[in-house]
Order: sequence, then structure tokens, then C-alpha cells
Amino acid sequence: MITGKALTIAGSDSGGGAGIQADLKTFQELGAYGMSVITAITSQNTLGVKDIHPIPVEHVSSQLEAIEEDLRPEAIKTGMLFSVEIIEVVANHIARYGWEKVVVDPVMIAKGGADLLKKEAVQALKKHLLPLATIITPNIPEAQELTGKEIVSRTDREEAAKYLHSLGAKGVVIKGGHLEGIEEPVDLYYDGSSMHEFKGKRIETKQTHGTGCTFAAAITAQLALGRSPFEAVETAKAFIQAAISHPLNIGNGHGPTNHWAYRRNV
Ligand SMILES: Nc1ncnc2c1ncn2[C@@H]1O[C@H](COP(=O)(O)OP(=O)(O)OP(=O)(O)O)[C@@H](O)[C@H]1O
Ligand SMILES: Cc1ncc(CO)c(N)n1
Repeated sequence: MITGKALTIAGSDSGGGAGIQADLKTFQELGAYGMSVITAITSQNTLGVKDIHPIPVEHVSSQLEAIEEDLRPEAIKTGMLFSVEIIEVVANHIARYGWEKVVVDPVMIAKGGADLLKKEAVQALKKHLLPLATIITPNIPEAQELTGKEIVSRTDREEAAKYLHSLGAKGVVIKGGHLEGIEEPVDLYYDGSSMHEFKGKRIETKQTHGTGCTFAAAITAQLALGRSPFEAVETAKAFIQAAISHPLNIGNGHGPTNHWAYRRNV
């Protein structure tokens, strides 16, 4: 029976626009039951990240165990994982428990420039987590980091998607929020056999804090509710478009997106 239990394994954003908070709000809006494993606590607002407190690995591990014991998730999402140790413990548990429908958002750098993943942890993410991914959702700078190649053209994006698929990710979405010189924010989706472009309408705004988290969380909620990966990405694109199009205008920096805009159809 599908009950829509969705788990986010990510960092806490005290400002509420990204990380665990964005994920849980998105799960709720899309009708999934939200659960969380917190990997790090960030002191953060729309102006930037002030401090990061990683959670000891033993406690990341015990959160994962508590969930498996009683509330087996139907889809999971990983966000900020911060260190090699946390990546290893998360990947080990996912593999051991046989958790399926895994959305990997390879969070690396916050909008203000803070490192949310240590540089040396990129290899661990590729080695341990990518092979478990149902869908990986890098933005352009993350895709460049994961492939070691500059990404400018559509062909570059296609090659990056194919490379990440060859490392074990069943589906790859190269997000287009950072595409320069291209008017529309096109997200390229590759499922191992065909490429599909999900097109959006670019909104000129600073209110884009947590867009990546929200997008990946929407995919996760849809997978937890039994939708196909294609349908999940399609709905996530509509969800993030609505969330960016109806800004809340709070905070003095990169404000959060509006998580309730999609459901309330404003
Ligand atoms: N200005 C914009 N207007 C419309 N859609 C956008 C805009 N910016 C990003 N998007 C969309 O939002 C989603 C997230 O993409 P983006 O590339 O911004 O992720 P990200 O860089 O990982 O976000 P973050 O690191 O802030 O959480 C994608 O579907 C992208 O196309
Ligand atoms: C905790 C957290 N995760 C992810 C991001 C990326 O948006 C952020 N700024 N903070």
C-alpha cells in the first residue's frame, strides 16, 4: 500500500527557506508524510550561512535506525551531507536497508558562497551515493564539479548527464537555474535512454533561496506517492515555477520561495 512516507536526509536551515525546512514544507504541500534525518545544523538566514554544526555520525546513524525500525520510507532525498563520514554512514544505511527511490541533490555551495560539502567529500559522494540514486539533481556548477568538465552548451549538458548515468544514477536532471545566456531555465532529464527538456519561464528575482532543495523534495514527494520518475520531475518543475513566481518578499538577501503557491494556485 502506498502511504507517501518521504524522508529527507539533509541540513537544517534556521531561516526556513532551504534544507530540512524546505523539504518538509514541500512534502506537506504535495500530500506526502514528511520525516527527517538531520546531518548538520546551520545558522543561516537569507543573507548567508553564519555557522555550521555537523551532527556526530553516531547520531546520524541512530536517526536512520529509528526510521527503519518503525517508519520505512517510500522515497528518500539527500541534501547537505557535509563530510566524507556522513556520506559513508548515509550510503551504508540506504544500501543495508534496501531503501529505494533515492533522490540525490548533490548540495555543495550555498548561494552566499559557504561550503555545505567539504571539497574532499565530492569523490565520496560519487563513489558511495551516486550508484544508489534513482535521480540525481545537480545544478550546473555541481555538474561541473562532479564531471570535472566545463558545461556551456546543450551538448555539454547531455554529456554530463550520460557520464553521471554511467556512474550508476538511474536518472539525471541537470538543472538550468544557473544557465547563462539562455533565457529559459531548462532542466535536462536523462533516464538512460532518452533526453527530455523540462522548460520553465525565467523569473527575474533574488528570491531563489532553496530552489534546488524544494525542487528535489517535490520529486521525492511524488515518488513516495507512487508517481513515475518522469511524472515526478514534471510536477516538481511546476511546483518550483509556482514557488518562484509568487515570492514572499521576506528577509534582506536571497529570500525563500513560496512553498504554498502551487497548491493554492495563486
Ligand atoms: N529565476 C528562475 N526562474 C524560474 N525558474 C528557476 C529560476 N532559477 C531556478 N529555477 C528553477 O528552479 C529549479 C532549481 O534550479 P537551480 O539551478 O536554481 O538549483 P540550485 O542552484 O541547486 O538551487 P539552490 O542551491 O539555491 O537550492 C530548477 O527547476 C530551475 O530551472
Ligand atoms: C541546510 C542547507 N541545505 C541546502 C542549501 C542550498 O540551498 C542551504 N542553503 N542550506
